[in-house]
Order: sequence, then structure tokens, then C-alpha cells
Amino acid sequence: MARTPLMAGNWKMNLNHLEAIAQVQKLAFGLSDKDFDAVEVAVLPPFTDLRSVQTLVDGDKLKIKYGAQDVSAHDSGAYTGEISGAMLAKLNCTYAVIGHSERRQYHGEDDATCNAKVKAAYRYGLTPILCVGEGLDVRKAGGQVAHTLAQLDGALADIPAEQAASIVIAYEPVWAIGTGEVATPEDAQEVCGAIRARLAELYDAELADGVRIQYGGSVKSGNVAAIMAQPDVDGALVGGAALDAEEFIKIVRFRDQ
Ligand SMILES: O=C(CO)COP(=O)(O)O
Repeated sequence: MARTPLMAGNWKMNLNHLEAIAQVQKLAFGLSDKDFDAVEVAVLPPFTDLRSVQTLVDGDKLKIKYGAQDVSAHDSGAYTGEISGAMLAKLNCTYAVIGHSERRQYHGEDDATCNAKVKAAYRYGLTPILCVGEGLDVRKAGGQVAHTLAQLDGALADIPAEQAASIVIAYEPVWAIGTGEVATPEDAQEVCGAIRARLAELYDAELADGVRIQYGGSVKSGNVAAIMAQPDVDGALVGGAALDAEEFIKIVRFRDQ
């Protein structure tokens, strides 16, 4: 099955709502219909930017998709500081990132939390971008596949095939995030291939064949082509390089690099 590559910019805690408007305008100006025919492009701004991004995307009928960097596991109520799936759906978000390593590391999110958030995303029609990946200790011990697949199993517990068919998985080895140390294309393929094989076991081969698996961790215009050449890598989840519109556009145009 031909999987449309997904290039998504995770802005993390960068760019206020005014800067977000400028950034999306730069992307819209720089990208052409030809780009959007070949690649799905998404931005994942902070919550406070989403309304501005929605207004711009709707008003100018932009083909850029957008989503949130997290979603609450709860539907509504006394959860100070949380943002619900219903609120994100109301903003026409397509995606919700779930289980980013920074949420796991700094906010105590575990696989059960991720599972609850995946369910919450699907309750409101949001597509999860589920992040998985090992830290340096696990990598040094050669445990990257087992570790990453255990995260996948945990987050997908009780998720039916109708829902899992649309999920996006982002393999982000923690040691490669923001470090400038990119995984080799072979490293990325090893784990992304194992993720697809596990999806085939958990569901079936056809479903696994259709799911997009991104690589994330120090992706730049200079390394994206080699990573995208791997058979089981269907896109990139880009952090730092997504804050530079020109650089992100080059990443979208990975075939030209
Ligand atoms: O965490 C990431 C994307 O979610 C990757 O970040 P960097 O591209 O800055 O390494």
C-alpha cells in the first residue's frame, strides 16, 4: 500500500500565537500544491496557538494540517491545566501527539497514561501520533526493539482495529532528540520495521501495511532523505528544525535533498 508521507513539526514550547501565524504563513507561501500532493504537512503548536492557526488555515483554505502536543485522558471536569479532546476537536485539530518522551520524562506519563490518552483522542475523532522510543541506556544494552514494542503494546491495549488503522506511530529514540545525534537510517529502519511487524501481530498485515510510522530525533534537511529511503519510515516528527520555515520546507521536499 502506498502510504502518504507525513512531515509534522512539533514546535514544543516555542512560538507564541502571533509567531505561529507568521510561521504558518511562511509555510503556506513556500509550499505548493505539488508538495501537498506528495506529502501531508502538519504543525503541532502549543495549545495557545491553535485557535490562531485554525483561523488562518480556515480563512485561507490552507492544506496544512495541525494538531496538539498532548490531550487529556479525561473528557471534562476538575482537571486544572488539562485540555480535552472535545476542545481540540472543536478547533478542528487533526492530530494529538501522545506519549512524547518529554511528557514521559518530565510529567510522569507511562504506557497506561498513553493508552488512556489514545482512547480519549479516538473518542473525539483525533488521530493520535503515538511516540515511542528508547533511552541511551537501553540502546547501549541492545534493548531498543523490546523496549519500544513494550511501549507500543501498552499504548494500544484494547484499541480496536477500526481505530488503530488510522494511528500514526513516531519512533523517537530519546538519545537522538535535540542532541544533533541522529539515528542511522539502519537504526531507524530496525525499530520502525519491528513496529510494523508488531502491528501485524496485534491486528493484521493489511492494517500494519497502512499505518504510517515516523522517525523523530534531530531530523534536518541534510539527513532526511536517507532516513526516508528506508522502507518502513513514512515521515518525520521534527522538533528544532521545524522552527525554521525554510528548513522545514526542505524537509517536506525530502525527495529533492
Ligand atoms: O522530539 C522531537 C520531535 O517530537 C525531535 O526533536 P528534534 O528534532 O529537535 O531532535
